Amino acid sequence: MAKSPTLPPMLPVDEALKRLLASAEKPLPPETVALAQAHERRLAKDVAARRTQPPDALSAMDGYAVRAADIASVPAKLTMIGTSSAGHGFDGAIAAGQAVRIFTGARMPEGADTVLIQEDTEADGATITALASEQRGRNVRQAGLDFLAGDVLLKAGRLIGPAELALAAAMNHATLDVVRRPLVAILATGDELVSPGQEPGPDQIVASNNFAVAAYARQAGADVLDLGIAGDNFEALEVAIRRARDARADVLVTLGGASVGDHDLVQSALTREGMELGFWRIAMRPGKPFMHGRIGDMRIAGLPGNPVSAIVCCILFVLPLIRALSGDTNAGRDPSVPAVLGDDVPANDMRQDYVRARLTPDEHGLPVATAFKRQDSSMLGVLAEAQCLIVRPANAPAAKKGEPCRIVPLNQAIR
Ligand SMILES: Nc1nc2c(c(=O)[nH]1)N[C@H]1C(S)=C(S)[C@@H](COP(=O)(O)OP(=O)(O)OC[C@H]3O[C@@H](n4cnc5c(N)ncnc54)[C@H](O)[C@@H]3O)O[C@H]1N2
Ligand code: MOO
Repeated sequence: MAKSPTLPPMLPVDEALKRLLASAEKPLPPETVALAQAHERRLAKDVAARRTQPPDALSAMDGYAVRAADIASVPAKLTMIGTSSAGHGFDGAIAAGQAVRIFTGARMPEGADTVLIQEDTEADGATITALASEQRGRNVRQAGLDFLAGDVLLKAGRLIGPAELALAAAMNHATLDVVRRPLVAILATGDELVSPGQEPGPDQIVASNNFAVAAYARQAGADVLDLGIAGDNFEALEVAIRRARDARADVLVTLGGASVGDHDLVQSALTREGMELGFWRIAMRPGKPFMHGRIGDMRIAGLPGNPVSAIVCCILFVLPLIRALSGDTNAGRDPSVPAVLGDDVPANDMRQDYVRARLTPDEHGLPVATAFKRQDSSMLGVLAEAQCLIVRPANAPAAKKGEPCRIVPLNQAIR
């Protein structure tokens, strides 16, 4: 006879996310890496400039360093007394009626306050004729224009992209303290599963959603430990759970066996291995059987087996968890953005729906989300076609084509 366990009430999605992120209240510890290796990592500490940039007033153009007062009425003849180029400044000072040949990035000589671009001059040996007046300070980058020594330009938690790398280099940092990457162990479960490329026997299918979860986790900045496939028996599950624990995984993601069937042993196996259950069952569709707990420092995300359910739960729960552990101070942000409905939608029940949909621009370029007719949570073909999930809040009333809605974009930058 089927078991009939007392089921816990379904948690609202927001509440579940809040409780999940409470298990990652502090980012993982820092590590020091060479600057180039910090790409796509998050800063563990604020980064202050070790120098002022530019260190001196520099020319922004090729031309002549002059005193603006000397070229107030033109044409004006000036005597060139030297040259200043980037890396080789002119160490003298200019007096009234004098100029210094100067190039972009070169230090301004003492006494000069303005750069006249060479297009506005005529040169004849050591004499130059200024053909245009210039506002005082024109074409000069003052010392500290970009930043001053001690300025904190990159804060803890900041994701290091190309611009941040360049800025850290300019601030003269050869290494950065970044948050350690979370190690995410991924375990597919089910007697019916074989790996891609194998010949499925009778009653078997090919394991798929573990590949999506691994790819998402890597995109979010985690290292992945692939634990393969465990059959629906305690021994296989416990061996895999211990492997994750021995590898000091920060997160163990299990796939399948999360529901109420006789072969859904994942939660029991985790409990036997010491898991403290956080919560189980969410008021969402797909993804109802999502479960969270922890074994010591290892957070557990138990995803449903249905491929679309697993991927939706990965996007909504596993990625924020990875971001929080990686030091993202905004890990729990709402991933949804506004759009309009491309079709009428019916009233919703108590489960928040994530409806696979196509996106097309309306006549103003705004996104219109049109749900696919087939929404079964086993259908990866539809998911791969979908560009977004329409979020239908619990108990939402029916809505008409053209009404506003919220969507979670798919296949976009996720960090
Ligand atoms: N009586 C009830 N039955 C079910 C309920 C319920 O509340 N009462 N919930 C349903 C919901 S909702 C979901 S979602 C599924 C998920 O259940 P499980 O997490 O236990 O998933 P499995 O039964 O292990 O697998 C479901 C489905 O997905 C396939 N699968 C599993 N792992 C993979 C994988 N790695 N790659 C590809 N496909 C996978 C598996 O073969 C099954 O077809 O339960 C409902 N049932
Ligand atoms: O929640 Mo299940 O994830 O509806 O298919």
